[in-house]
Amino acid sequence: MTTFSKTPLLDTIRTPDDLRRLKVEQVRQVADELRQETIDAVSVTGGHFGAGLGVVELTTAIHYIFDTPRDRLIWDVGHQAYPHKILTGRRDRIRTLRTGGGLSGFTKRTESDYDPFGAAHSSTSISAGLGMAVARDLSGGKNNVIAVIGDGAMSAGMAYEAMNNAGAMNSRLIVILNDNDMSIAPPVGAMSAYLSRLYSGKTYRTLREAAKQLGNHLPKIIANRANRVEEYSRGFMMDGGTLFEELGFYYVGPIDGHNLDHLLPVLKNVRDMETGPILVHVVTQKGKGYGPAEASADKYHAVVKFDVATGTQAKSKPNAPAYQNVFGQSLVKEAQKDDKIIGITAAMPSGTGIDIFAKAFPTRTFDVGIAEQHAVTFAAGLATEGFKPFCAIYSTFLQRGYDQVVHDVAIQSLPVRFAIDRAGLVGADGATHAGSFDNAYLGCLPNFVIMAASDEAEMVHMVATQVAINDRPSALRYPRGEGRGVEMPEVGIPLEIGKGRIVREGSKIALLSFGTRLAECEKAADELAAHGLSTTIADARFMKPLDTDMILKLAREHEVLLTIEEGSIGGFGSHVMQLLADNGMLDGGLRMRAMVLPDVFLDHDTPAAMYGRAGLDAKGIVAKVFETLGKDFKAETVKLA
Ligand SMILES: Cc1ncc(C[n+]2csc(CCOP(=O)(O)OP(=O)(O)O)c2C)c(N)n1
Ligand SMILES: CC(=O)[C@@H](O)[C@H](O)COP(=O)(O)O
Ligand SMILES: [Mg+2]
Repeated sequence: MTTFSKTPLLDTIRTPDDLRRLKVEQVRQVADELRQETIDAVSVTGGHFGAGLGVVELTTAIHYIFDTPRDRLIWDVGHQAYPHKILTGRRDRIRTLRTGGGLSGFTKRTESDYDPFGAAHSSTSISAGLGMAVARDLSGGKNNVIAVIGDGAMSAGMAYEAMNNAGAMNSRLIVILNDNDMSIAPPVGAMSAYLSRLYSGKTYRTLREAAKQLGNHLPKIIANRANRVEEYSRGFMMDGGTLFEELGFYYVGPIDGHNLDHLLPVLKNVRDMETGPILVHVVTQKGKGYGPAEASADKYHAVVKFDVATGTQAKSKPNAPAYQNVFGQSLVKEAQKDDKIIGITAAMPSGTGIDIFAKAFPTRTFDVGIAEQHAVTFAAGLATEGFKPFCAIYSTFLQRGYDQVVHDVAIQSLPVRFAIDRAGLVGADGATHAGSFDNAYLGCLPNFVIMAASDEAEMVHMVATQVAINDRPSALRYPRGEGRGVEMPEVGIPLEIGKGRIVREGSKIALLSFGTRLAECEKAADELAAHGLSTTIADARFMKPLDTDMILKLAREHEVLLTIEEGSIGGFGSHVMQLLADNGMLDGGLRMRAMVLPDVFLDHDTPAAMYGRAGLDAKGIVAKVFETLGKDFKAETVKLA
């Protein structure tokens, strides 16, 4: 913990108003103290780390120069907003970050007036900012709108959709491109190479040059597009011109995003410009100011609690392999036998386990950047040529490529294999990252085969099953985190499509699980037995096609049938209910209930706490059985932990 010779200033700052009362010479000290506070806080809470360190100066400078929250400040993704939260009245709660009831790990409208837009999925800031700028113009407002977007987030199509619109509308919007030459992993794509050329070719603009750039723009108020075209034709815009200028933005930079002597005057000039959209290109270092994070920006993108002095993270010793690693290892084994297998990720190589596949098969691995829509249709193109693409995208991020799933994959029944990690509740990342909807949004699509692994051994067989499905798309869902510690098979054996399995024979109650809630069903069945209730447990394995014989048999032979899944309404339980209703099984004595996530967005907590709140743990299953039987459920009679 760095100590400061001068009187600490951060303690005197509750909101940016307090910051703006300081002299400009004091801003550097505030930034230094802010960096230390960020390091200390995250060492206690864990969470996203490198990105926030990289924008300490930028955060301080923006809040010093602009009149936030009247001036709207939007952080793209929002994972870098911890320093922003410290400066905007949340320092007292910063050590509750990402814990139940504590601060969100991203910006959140309900958390603060200084968070005008919620984030977490990337590349939304320019669109939201343009919306706010146009609303301001329509209302006769005068405030500024600033969107801070990273170089990684600039690899997503949505950012170009927004810039394309903003450039044509000539609306006053300030985009700050925070270019640290990192995504989670090193950045990929032509845009990343272009940005590197921009700042390596020109080196940093000196302050004088940046001021000259601004000066070139200041006297000109380009009233409309026609004038702008004329100005272009007179070579008015920057020498050579950048992509951003071609899109109608004034481009300023690249400038050193850690040098307050440059940041402050440039932002002040930009603030006072009465022109169309401006892009300020700042170059920063992810992890700036903390050695271990500077040295290994990808490993310190997100951290668990760590020792500040050494940077050593308190990694818990897992008692089972992580699902993402089981996926990567299984895919490697399958690819050793099949040279048509391809691995695709959208900027999440380590999170999806595709990094494991990349080490073994670098020429068959593609990281397309933060571009899920492209990833899906890229995979579809590969599939048309006989390849076997495994498109590994988190459930929540696959939402961004949904039309591509429907239009380019399902309708054409192309054999794209979707490896859907982070299915179900993910915990600290909260509602924006919960994989709640893929059962519903995929289950309604014809042609799909849809599986859920109940444990890591099942997952190995399901990867092998996907390899073998060559005439239609398939999806395999599995949760964030570790497996159950079950015995692992040497090789994956393809499962019979549409066949589930009975895990435990019983009589009165049937628990039909889809996915990893199976473990909770087993605990619940033990508890129910203690209350004299005999329970059958079945693992559906497939949501599409359903194992109709098994399910209809369960319905015929049991008084109560519960389905359990880690997903919203409209998923597995709905499909089972449809089957039972269509077969007249709901017309008589069977008491059927579908246990799903509640119809609310659940705030962050530990996954266990969230599933407990959702009633999808063993206790919740027992309670549901009692309720369905019309028995009084006395929680105190339940011995479950
Ligand atoms: C649509 C979407 N896909 C993937 C992610 C996962 N993700 C979170 S941050 C990040 C990298 C962002 O890079 P950049 O914008 O450069 O920000 P930096 O971390 O470098 O500050 C990614 C891929 C996401 N948040 N949203
Ligand atoms: C900010 C972001 O979207 C990613 O960093 C995400 O938080 C990663 O999630 P996992 O930690 O589950 O890989
Ligand atoms: Mg970056």
